[in-house]
Amino acid sequence: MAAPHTSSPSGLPESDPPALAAAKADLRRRLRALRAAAPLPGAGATLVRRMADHVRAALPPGGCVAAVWPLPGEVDLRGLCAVLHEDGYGVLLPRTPPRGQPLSFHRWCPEATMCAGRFGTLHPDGASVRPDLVFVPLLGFDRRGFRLGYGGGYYDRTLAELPGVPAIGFGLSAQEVPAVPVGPYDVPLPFIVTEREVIRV
Ligand SMILES: Nc1nc2c(c(=O)[nH]1)N(C=O)[C@@H](CNc1ccc(C(=O)N[C@@H](CCC(=O)O)C(=O)O)cc1)CN2
Ligand SMILES: Nc1ncnc2c1ncn2[C@@H]1O[C@H](COP(=O)(O)OP(=O)(O)OP(=O)(O)O)[C@@H](O)[C@H]1O
Repeated sequence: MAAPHTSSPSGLPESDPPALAAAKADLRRRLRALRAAAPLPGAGATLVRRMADHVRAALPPGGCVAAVWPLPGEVDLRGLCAVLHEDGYGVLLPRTPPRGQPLSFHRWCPEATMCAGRFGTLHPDGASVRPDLVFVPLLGFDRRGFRLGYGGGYYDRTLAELPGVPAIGFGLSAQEVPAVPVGPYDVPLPFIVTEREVIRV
């Protein structure tokens, strides 16, 4: 892990200050426990339908949409990947690099061979493709558009390299909190889709 006070070329510290990192870790633990305790029947399928509607309204077929292959406990987006592929969209999934680097996105199709990656992730083989729209997984979120993930800082780094590409958070409404603790690299998302609503920030 980088020393807390090491500086990056931008002048910002390379990692969150210890108190902020601890607050995020504590909230992550609570949100994981909450997610495991209260699965909402049908909520995942409703969320996936809303996400597909969002893509159809935002992007013509042929555009490339970055989704994620599910990790245990998460909403399963495999149905979304299949439906978008059938509609003629390019479906991309992230490959997880070593910590500190941005994600790369690779084209998926139903016949794709999935390769095992870091932290139990699976990704398709092949060249990296720039997405036209990125769905961002949320462990927690608030109404200001701030999010909490698994703590790799992967999406913050990835979105920083994709200026102008629409980023849409997705999660279940039960994952909403009053205020996610934020640091200098946390950029709010303009849209968050849940099974209940689309939050426009
Ligand atoms: N489905 C899915 N794919 C994704 C993400 C995600 O949130 N969901 N990612 C979003 O960035 C990236 C993978 N990021 C990850 C970063 C850290 C851990 C991780 O640390 N997992 C272990 C250890 C946690 C710990 O530190 O205690 C774990 O979950 O037990 C997992 C994934 C790319 N792919
Ligand atoms: N663009 C960036 N450049 C340098 N460091 C960053 C950047 N984005 C995030 N970080 C650092 O990475 C660490 C993890 O970030 P954070 O806790 O926000 O992860 P997360 O958003 O929960 O994870 P993920 O994006 O992988 O789902 C923090 O110390 C944060 O300061």
